[in-house]
Amino acid sequence: MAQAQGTQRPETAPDPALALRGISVRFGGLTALDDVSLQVPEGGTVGIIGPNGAGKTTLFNVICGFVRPDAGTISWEGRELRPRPHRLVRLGIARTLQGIGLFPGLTVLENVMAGAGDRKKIGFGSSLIALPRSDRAERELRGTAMARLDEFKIAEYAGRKPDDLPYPVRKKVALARALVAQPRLLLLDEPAGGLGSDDIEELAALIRSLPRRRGGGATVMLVEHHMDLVMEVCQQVVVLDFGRVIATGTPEQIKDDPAVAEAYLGSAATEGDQPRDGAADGGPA
Ligand SMILES: Nc1ncnc2c1ncn2[C@@H]1O[C@H](COP(=O)(O)OP(=O)(O)OP(=O)(O)O)[C@@H](O)[C@H]1O
Repeated sequence: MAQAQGTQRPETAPDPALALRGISVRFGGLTALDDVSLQVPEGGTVGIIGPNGAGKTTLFNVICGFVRPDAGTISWEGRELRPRPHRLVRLGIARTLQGIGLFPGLTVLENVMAGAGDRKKIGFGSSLIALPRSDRAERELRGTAMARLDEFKIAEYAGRKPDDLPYPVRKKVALARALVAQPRLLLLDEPAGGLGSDDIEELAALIRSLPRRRGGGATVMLVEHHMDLVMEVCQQVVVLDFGRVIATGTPEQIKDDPAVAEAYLGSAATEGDQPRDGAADGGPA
């Protein structure tokens, strides 16, 4: 195979941005992930679906370093990834949480600024010593955070505390926070949970735009029970059941896979959101 010089890539399939190989996680006697391997191409949007308890959130926790796998390796942008939660921003990785997870004591703007982690000092501590450089960094970050709020049409809430706000607005704040540091990998954990159809449409448009964002696109992993959203925005879908990958394919392939139908989708799945055990979708925590 001819390999181009310099920074050019070969013309064969590009290396995946993220690759998980043989990931297993056990919590005591329970196997939450069992030899899970998957790949996420750069600029792609990959859905992770499966019934309640299938291991989806655990998978995100492994990628973010909140859970150490008992076996397996992760590579990110061609290097082995040994994730630590406090280093995620520097690694270009961000995540939204199922239960929103905003800081109740901070304003909306401060919550979004906090998404920059330690990449830029956000001033709560640094302002005490009032170094000009930290002032500048904070002003810059404040501007970036306001731009995200503007983009999501929630700038009017910048000075409010999140607990006072409608649920869809809080969801947008959480997304703005995840995007403030311009991540190259964005993990979305049930972003549509608790949203109505108009908000989900808006969310779908946003997710579709993520790989092409100005200033740097993001590769996306989406955990979601709303099948319509997954089928609309993902190029690849990975199906977990009892911690194992039972299918991987395009949305069309997944829809027609009998193993998936048996494990999770069932006849009701195309209508939206019916996990195997009948539990309601993950709405507001
Ligand atoms: N910290 C933990 N300690 C013990 N068991 C855990 C822990 N975290 C998850 N589990 C268990 O691991 C399994 C996978 O859970 P996980 O939350 O990853 O599933 P999920 O697919 O995200 O489910 P849901 O769709 O309900 O969010 C479940 O049986 C869960 O009870």
